Amino acid sequence: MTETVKNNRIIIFDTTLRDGEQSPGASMNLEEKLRIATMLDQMGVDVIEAGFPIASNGDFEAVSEVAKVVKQATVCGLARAAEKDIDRAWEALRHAKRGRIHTFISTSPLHMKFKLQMEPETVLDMIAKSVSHARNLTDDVEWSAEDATRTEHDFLCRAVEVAIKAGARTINLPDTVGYTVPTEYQAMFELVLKRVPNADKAIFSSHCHNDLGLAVANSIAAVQGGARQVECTINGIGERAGNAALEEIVMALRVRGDALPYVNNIVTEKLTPASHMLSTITGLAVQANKAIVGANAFAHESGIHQDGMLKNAQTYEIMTPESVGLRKSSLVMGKHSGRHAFRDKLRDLGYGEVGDNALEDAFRRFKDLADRKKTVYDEDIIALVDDEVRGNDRVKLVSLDIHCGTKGPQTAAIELSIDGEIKATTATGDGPVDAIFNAIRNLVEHHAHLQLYQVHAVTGGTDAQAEVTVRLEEDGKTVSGQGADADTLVASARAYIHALNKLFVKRLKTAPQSLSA
Ligand SMILES: CC(=O)SCCNC(=O)CCNC(=O)[C@H](O)C(C)(C)COP(=O)(O)OP(=O)(O)OC[C@H]1O[C@@H](n2cnc3c(N)ncnc32)[C@H](O)[C@@H]1OP(=O)(O)O
Ligand SMILES: CC(C)C(=O)C(=O)O
Repeated sequence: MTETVKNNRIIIFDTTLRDGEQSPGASMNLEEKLRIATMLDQMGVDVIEAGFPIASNGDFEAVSEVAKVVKQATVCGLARAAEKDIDRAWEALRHAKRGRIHTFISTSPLHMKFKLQMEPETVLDMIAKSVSHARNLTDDVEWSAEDATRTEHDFLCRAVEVAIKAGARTINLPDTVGYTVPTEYQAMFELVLKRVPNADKAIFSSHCHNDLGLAVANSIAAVQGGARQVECTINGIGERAGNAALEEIVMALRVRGDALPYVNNIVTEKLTPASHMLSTITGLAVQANKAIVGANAFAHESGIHQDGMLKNAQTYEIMTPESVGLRKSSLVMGKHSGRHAFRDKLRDLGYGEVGDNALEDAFRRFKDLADRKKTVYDEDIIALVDDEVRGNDRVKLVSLDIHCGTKGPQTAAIELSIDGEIKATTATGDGPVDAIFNAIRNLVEHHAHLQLYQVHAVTGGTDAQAEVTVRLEEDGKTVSGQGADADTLVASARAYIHALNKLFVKRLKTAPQSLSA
């Protein structure tokens, strides 16, 4: 570490409202920007880059209004190396408690030649003029060498020297196109900090894009190379593949404080609410497996992991969900789950201690369901367990095979266990449900009338479980049964059988009898 780095405090510079807003589709209106700015301020961000005031009247107004509402953070406005940009930025920042002008110009040969169409000496001259002009307005001036990572080192050092001499207090060396790699970026900071006279008069800053998925790793490497400001955005939104994600940098520094001994001011418990607020406002969804704030970041599906989590959460979590503002981890019930998690889920759902046999049967059916259904919701498990733990049913469904469709006849081949004996039959009907009920009637003697047949989807989606209700009436006795399954026809059979079992309980109270037809 060079001598120019005096402490280990990292300034968190958030550019969600400026570079983040440059994401296609991320435009925010004034009221939305104010909500984000207030949230960033409360979260402990040190600098909020609120916009590019010369870009439009709307951007100017947004920076100006953000400057009025922000209480703690420095509010920053971006400007090209042009007096009119800088004046406009400063005008927008007039009401800020602390305002910063951020001016930039490209320093790479490619950008200077083709984009700016300027000689390097002209660029150096523009750096001196723009930074001096900004310094005449405020002490807090940041200068950025756009495309620093593709800039020749000698020229970069000369440009940084000119910017510091002109009064820049913060020197930002962006990886504008997400091109660098961690070791190279770290070395670049070390070199510039070592070679540039008066480098210790400025705070060095990183600004990384994610074109190669390295933005966070590069930002951390910059810190290791001596940067003490990190520019980033919530959810990593930003131009093209985005910027370095604030929540990832902050949590890496917090969780790995042993390897990365740096501190910052962020209230990490606000990270998840901030992420949700931003994605709701912009409509840019956060990918489920995104670190820290993705829907799956604290979700565990596989049985071995769930078992470990139930025994000690540290087995599979390196930070607590509470530390990032999430209420708790979730054990997602799916085809990879095991019995420990299933039993725990049943307790959570209020079933208390389910007997081993009932648990085993319900678990087997849950696994079958999970094989067929993308997501198994709590409601699915409730429907399934209610179906299973009903007690000592005399009639049980063993198998069901249906033939249906346009060609007919609709036929049901069914196998039932009746008082422990397996019986099978085939029946036709007006539609598959009628065929099933006729088949059941063939095997189980009863003369109940069907009063109600009702189906509803337990959850959304075409793979949702169906919950069927059947009401039967026999000799003035009315019973209703429920059945649940991802297959509506199986659910229908279960519901009918459930109602019959209830009917037999009622019948038995008057005259015990055999059930088989
Ligand atoms: C890496 C970054 O993220 S930089 C920030 C990028 N963000 C944005 O561009 C969003 C806001 N931008 C805008 O609204 C517009 O581009 C404006 C208002 C800034 C400029 O609009 P226009 O005047 O129509 O120019 P346009 O955008 O077409 O071209 C940019 C001009 O600025 C010049 N320029 C680019 N960067 C700089 C700079 N840092 N300093 C000085 N001039 C610059 C270009 O060379 C070009 O000049 P030219 O017109 O002489 O060829
Ligand atoms: C203006 C600078 C900081 C920038 O956004 C970049 O280089 O990506």
